[in-house]
Amino acid sequence: MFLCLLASRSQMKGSIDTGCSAHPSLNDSLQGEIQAFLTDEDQLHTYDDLTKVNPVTPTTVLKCLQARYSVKVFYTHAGCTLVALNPFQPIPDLYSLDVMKEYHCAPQPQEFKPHIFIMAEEAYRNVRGQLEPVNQSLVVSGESGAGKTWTSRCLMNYYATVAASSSVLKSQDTVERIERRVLDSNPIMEAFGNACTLRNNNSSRFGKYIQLQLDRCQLLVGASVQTYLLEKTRVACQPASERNFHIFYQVLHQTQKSHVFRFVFKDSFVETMDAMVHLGIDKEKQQQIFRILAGILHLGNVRFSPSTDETQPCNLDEKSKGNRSAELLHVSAEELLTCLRVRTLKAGKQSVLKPCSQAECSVRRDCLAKVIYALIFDWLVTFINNSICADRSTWCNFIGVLDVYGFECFRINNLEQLCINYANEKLQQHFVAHYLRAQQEEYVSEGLEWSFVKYQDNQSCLDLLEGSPISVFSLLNEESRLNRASDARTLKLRLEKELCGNANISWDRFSTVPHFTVAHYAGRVSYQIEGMVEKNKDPVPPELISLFQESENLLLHQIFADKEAQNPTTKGLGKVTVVSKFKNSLESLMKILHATTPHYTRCIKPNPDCKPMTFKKEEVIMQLEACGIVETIHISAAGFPISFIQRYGLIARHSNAVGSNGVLSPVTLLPPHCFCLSDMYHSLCLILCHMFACLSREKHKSLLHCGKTKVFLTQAMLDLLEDQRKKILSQCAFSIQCCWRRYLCRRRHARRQSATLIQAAVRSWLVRKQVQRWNRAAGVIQNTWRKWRDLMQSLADAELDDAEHLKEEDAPVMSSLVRERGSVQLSTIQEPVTVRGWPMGLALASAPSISVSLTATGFQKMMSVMASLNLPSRKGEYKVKTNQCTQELASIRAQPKGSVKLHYQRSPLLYAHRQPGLNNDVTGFNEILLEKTL
Ligand SMILES: Nc1ncnc2c1ncn2[C@@H]1O[C@H](COP(=O)(O)OP(=O)(O)OP(=O)(O)O)[C@@H](O)[C@H]1O
Repeated sequence: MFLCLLASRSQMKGSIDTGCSAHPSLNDSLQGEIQAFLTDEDQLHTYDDLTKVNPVTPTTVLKCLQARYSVKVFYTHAGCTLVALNPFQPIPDLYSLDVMKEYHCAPQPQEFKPHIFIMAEEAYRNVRGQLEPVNQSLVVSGESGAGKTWTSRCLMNYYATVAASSSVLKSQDTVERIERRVLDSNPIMEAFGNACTLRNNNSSRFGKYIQLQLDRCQLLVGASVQTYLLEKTRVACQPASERNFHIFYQVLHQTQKSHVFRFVFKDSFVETMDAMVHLGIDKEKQQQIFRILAGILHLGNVRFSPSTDETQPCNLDEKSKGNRSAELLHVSAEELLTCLRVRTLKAGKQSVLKPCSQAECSVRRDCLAKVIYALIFDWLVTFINNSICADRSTWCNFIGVLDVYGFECFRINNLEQLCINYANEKLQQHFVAHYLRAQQEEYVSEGLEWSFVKYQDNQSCLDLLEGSPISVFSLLNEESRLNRASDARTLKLRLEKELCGNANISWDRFSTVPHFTVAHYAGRVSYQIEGMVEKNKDPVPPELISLFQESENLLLHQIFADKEAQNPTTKGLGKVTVVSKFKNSLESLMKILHATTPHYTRCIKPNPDCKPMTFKKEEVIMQLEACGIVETIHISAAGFPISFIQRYGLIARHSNAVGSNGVLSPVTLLPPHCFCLSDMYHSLCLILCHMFACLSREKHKSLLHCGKTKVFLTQAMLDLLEDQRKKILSQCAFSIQCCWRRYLCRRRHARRQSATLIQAAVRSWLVRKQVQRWNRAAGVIQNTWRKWRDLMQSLADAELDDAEHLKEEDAPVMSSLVRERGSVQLSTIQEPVTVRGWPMGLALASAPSISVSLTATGFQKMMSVMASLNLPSRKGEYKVKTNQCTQELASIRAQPKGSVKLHYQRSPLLYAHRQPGLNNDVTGFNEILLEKTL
């Protein structure tokens, strides 16, 4: 179920009036309403949206716009479109950074004063806001001088500010920020593609579609530019009081040359140069470009005079001798002049040289100038694209800004105007198809009682221009593809014959000049046929292409080589003409527009003289009518296909939120029989209406209509629903925030508990490991100690049994045996021995019979004594002092004859129960305590 906005009653009435102006009584009442509306003049400027004007007529709309213009308000909504009036003077703070931020940060920018930034922001949010992001297009239209280029620049500035990506800034010195580079493409393209015309001092002589590429975070990461049909004829010839492309004047002003060039009659050269530097066009390339431009200017001064001998080429005009064009273009002067004056005809494998007439020479010269300039322009566009275009993998969406030349109608119009007006027809058709027709057809198919608003459908005009099989373009192309000299009269006859049945084309029977008049949506334009076919062929003499492929100017060499590669010489029906190329490029543009969500801005030129703050009603009304603003307002074309249930179903679901108003829950209101989907929708709509208790039943009916599958709402109803929806959404947001905070709190708590648990587990594991290690170590120590003690015991026993015998018979043998087994090293007086951990008694016993000296020292000695006495090692409780021990031992059981002093610091009685060893005579320390002397 979809939602559409319904035009208010008065607007519908207005539409009926426009459609039935013949009805006198209706007309009278409408006039009355118009008068009533206009009497309140002070209020007219307050209408921010022209859909609120009542009644909607060209007069009321015009008056409102005029009132707003007089109080310096230049933007006004007109349903889905934005009307932008050109102030023709800078307005302070209208486009400042603060204003941009204000619109960008506003929760509802639509509630702010109408501005081009609302359009920009809406498109920007649309990309973000969709479930499936949709590319956007901002179509800026209007006639020449209406402010399209200005508006496009504002849009680009806006995106370069709000979507600026600081991450792209890799190094400020080497890599210029992408936003800066995107903006710098403007001065270059304006210098090479804009010119001063009678209608606009800075008129774009080409169309452009700029694609601003956004990454996943909606940041500007690149851009690409597509250009359409540069008006290259301007290089060689400009209409009276108009100028050549700006760049020629910029270069001339800079070089301060006093030459007078025929092609041109002071400008921001520094800005262009800076932009070139920022985009990476180095000094060498710049020099090459400027030399070529100078070469084109000098080429324009080459003039020819007819030769007296027809078989000889034309002569050069006196003033043209010494012309520097060949030198500047880096080609041979002789060859250049030959190519300009002599045509090479191919007859099989033979080449025939044919001198050209004076007129043909001039055409060839102009043709060369045009082709060189057009190729330089194309090269620049490609260079800019290479410099600003992001890698395809880095961007996912784009916002396109379309700025095409406005509708043109001059005294003499030719192929350029035909193409430009054709492009405007195409854009108008896109608008008509997208809003005016689609919207109303939808109302009818939904079964609404809708009085169809008449709008100007330009399909028949487009059929005339581009239709198949017979149309202006098809006949023009046929004529251009025939291998014969073009004849304006022949083409005129063919057009008359083939298209006489079409109401959009006509001929002035009294005119002597071959022409045809087309009734465009914006007005009738008469086109001169003379020269049209030749322009459509756009021939470039192959001799000139070959010559410039040999140019020593590297840039010229490159662009002519590329041209050959792009344009293989196709003949006959396949031949590419200007019209066929333009038609193809427009078709691809239309495909892009159809695949994107469009946003229309209609620029209006308030006066033809570009005077500041001057509002000419006739001028404005023509433009309003031409672009169908009044019809757009009538249809109130803000038809946005959103799901009604999806958008407003939540109001019904969150009945509690509304229940506080004392209104019944929707569930109870829902009739039991509504099983059918459409019935259910119907009921739901009524429920929603009931929720707004302030509305009476009758009022519901006027505010809301239910179609077969769609709901149509008036603005008032929509506002109510939107308000309610906003309230509920903010309540939901609050609940979500609470839940989220609660969740965060719980998660933090759970994490802390888990961390404590893990810490405890790790600590206990570490302690267990440590204890196990200690246990193992204790076991090893115990085992070793036990083994050592047993060994000592067994040694002592063995020594006791054998000591006597050994002493008498083989003491030295025993001594060495003991030494071996017990690691005791004894020595005679002459050879002191060291005792390690050996019972002193045993040590003494194993000493030689003559005096023995224990030479163990310090700690070891003390330990030996303690071990032999079986004393426990208690630090600080006693001190063992072994002073001398020179005696003859008969047995270890014998009382030591030397002296062993134990100085107890605590009571020796503590150790009274201690036995120095088993089966020995020493019964306690008390005995040892007695200092014995020999
Ligand atoms: N919003 C604006 N504020 C101030 N001046 C403006 C504004 N819009 C346009 N202008 C002025 O109007 C002039 C013409 O505008 P602009 O060049 O944008 O017209 P255009 O529609 O692009 O014309 P063309 O189709 O010939 O290129 C600008 O040079 C500028 O001086």
